[in-house]
Amino acid sequence: MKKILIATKNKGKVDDFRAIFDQDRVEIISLLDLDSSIEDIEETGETFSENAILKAEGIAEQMNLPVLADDSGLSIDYLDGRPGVYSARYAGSDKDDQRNIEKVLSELEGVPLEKRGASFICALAFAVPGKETIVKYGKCSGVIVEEPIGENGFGYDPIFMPDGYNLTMAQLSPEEKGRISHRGKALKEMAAWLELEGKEGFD
Ligand SMILES: O=c1[nH]c(=O)c2ncn([C@@H]3O[C@H](COP(=O)(O)OP(=O)(O)OP(=O)(O)O)[C@@H](O)[C@H]3O)c2[nH]1
Ligand SMILES: [Mg+2]
Repeated sequence: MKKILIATKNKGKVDDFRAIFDQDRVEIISLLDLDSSIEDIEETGETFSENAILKAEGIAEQMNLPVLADDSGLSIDYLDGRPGVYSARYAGSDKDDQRNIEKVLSELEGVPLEKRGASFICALAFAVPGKETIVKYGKCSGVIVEEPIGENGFGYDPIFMPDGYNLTMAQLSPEEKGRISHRGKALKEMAAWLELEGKEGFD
């Protein structure tokens, strides 16, 4: 079985990736499965792609293995694109999903639905030691609802309703989220590129 290392410590992302890949063919491992001697990579970039490259190359170099890294976030129209690259730590350095949601909802209080447009964005970087890193993107557009609904997913999923749905992302099954999400789309692009280039792919 193929193994893919994802340079993340976010369990929600790992579960998303597991739902997207065929689990009989690909084993997903993440930094949560490795020992803690791996140095944390600081996300000092100003864009999703800069941070995704930093994480993928930083871990690929330390491990001497091909690595995928995802840098992602929520861009809200009414907030001029915030929280953006700061999505994980929007309400403080402890990366508390609940507090992040509360902060967004309070900033959007009284804002009507037609002005609550938002998109999840994902930059996915694939780094192979000694080779040029590849980056692919995915976007999923929708609206921010007024109250959190649903138990699945992570982050802002309970307040994000994707276009064409009457359910929040947290009410979708992991497989359905994988089909429409920013992460699922970026991964599909990456898989197609690797196939096209005849590279050793991951599915
Ligand atoms: O509701 C959500 N559904 C998603 O599908 C999703 N994807 C990203 N996000 C938000 O954006 C941050 C990423 O920041 P991020 O890329 O730096 O990752 P992270 O710091 O959580 O983990 P790591 O991968 O860096 O270890 C996350 O924490 C979330 O707040 C999402 N929220
Ligand atoms: Mg991060």
